[in-house]
Amino acid sequence: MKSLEVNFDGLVGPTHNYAGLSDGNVASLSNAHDVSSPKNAALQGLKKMKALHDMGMGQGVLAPQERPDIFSLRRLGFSGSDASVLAQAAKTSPALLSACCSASSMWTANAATVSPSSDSADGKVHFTPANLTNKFHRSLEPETTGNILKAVFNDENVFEHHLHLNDNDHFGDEGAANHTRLCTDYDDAGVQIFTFGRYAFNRAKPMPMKYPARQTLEASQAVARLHQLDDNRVVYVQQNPAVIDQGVFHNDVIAVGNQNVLFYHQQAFLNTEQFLGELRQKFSGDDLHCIQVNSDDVTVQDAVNTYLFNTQIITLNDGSMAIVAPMHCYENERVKAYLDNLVTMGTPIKEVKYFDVNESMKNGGGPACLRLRVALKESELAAVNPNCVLNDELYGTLVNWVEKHYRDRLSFDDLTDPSLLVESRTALDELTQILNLGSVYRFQR
Ligand SMILES: NCCC[C@H](NC(=O)CCC(=O)O)C(=O)O
Repeated sequence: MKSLEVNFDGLVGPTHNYAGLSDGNVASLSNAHDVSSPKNAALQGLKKMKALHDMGMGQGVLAPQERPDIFSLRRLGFSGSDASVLAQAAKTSPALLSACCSASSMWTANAATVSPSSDSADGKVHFTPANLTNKFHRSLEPETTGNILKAVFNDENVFEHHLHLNDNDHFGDEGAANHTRLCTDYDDAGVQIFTFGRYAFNRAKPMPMKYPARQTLEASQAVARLHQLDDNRVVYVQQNPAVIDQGVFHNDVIAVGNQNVLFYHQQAFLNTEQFLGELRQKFSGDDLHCIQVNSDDVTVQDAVNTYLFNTQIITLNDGSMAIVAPMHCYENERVKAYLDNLVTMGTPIKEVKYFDVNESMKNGGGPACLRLRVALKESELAAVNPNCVLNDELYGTLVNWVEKHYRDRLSFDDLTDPSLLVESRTALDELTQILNLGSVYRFQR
């Protein structure tokens, strides 16, 4: 095999909880303050990684972040011992404490935008961490994300790491969740599709009315420039503002692509025909499958509730494709019927595999949110930190690590418990040794 796509899944962190932090994300708001299970969440994620590895897919692991984020709480004026910082924050602003405890870095589709070497003028694999400015709890992620990416892709001859874009809503960037790459083989030059929710400097253009558009066109253009992409192989398309207002906070809630397949909902984009025309013109192969799901078959609401499009489309070793879907798709009669039919339609997608990632789904993260795709040539894969590439042994080690350090249940009151901070740091310190990351966390520096 010359090249492959490796999914780097985020390990769910020890403070995984439901805090209702994401306005515009229906699941996050409706499950606010439920009791979570960090242990089950992490094990569900690991099971998905192991299953994909067992199917012969390249599978990597990205470490979670340091939470509670004591550094941010101190930056915002809380002082004294760590225990006192937590207690003051809980008393003054429970919402702020929750935000500083979110395990949201688990959704590594939002960690960064990645461009493979075959698309970039300098022949390197480019990474730009997403600044995630639109949500305070997520804006705490980019610096550590950058540290972790540099520790995983740690060869400067092969990998180019950029600083995240300026921390301002004008350059709001949500990473790979609004970015899809289509290609023939993974190491052929591809077409990169950047999806955005609004224009930063022109408020006369269409934008959602009810919920925020997290990504701007200008942010997407900046990433394309940094990654040295060829304009002839880049397509920018605006998300339909009406679906953002129905809970499609990232484009990967309503569209997903892999190789020569784009799978999307009829209402996903603004000016769909113009977009598809440009895509067909820029995609050089003649075998492009644009699979449109019509509203008559699956409504936007069903798509948002089941995450039909937040699925992973993967290419199996025999060249056929499979869809990795959450159980919610299986349990919804209309969506299940659609998927049953899809695999008979003569497209490259021949199979659906269902996974229980419910702990993540309850915060609005399906199978696709949990992974960052990195298309690599064999020589580039050889330059990746080998301790972060999943094999049977690493899977066993990580399962034991979770069993040893994670709590079965977590509620808001537990976030103020200073021993949760100690447990979390102990776990992460051990993890950096398992994954050979060095000192990526502030508490280690
Ligand atoms: N790609 C999926 C991202 C989901 C994520 N949810 C959250 O952060 C919810 C956290 C909470 O409400 O506790 C988000 O909206 O960015």
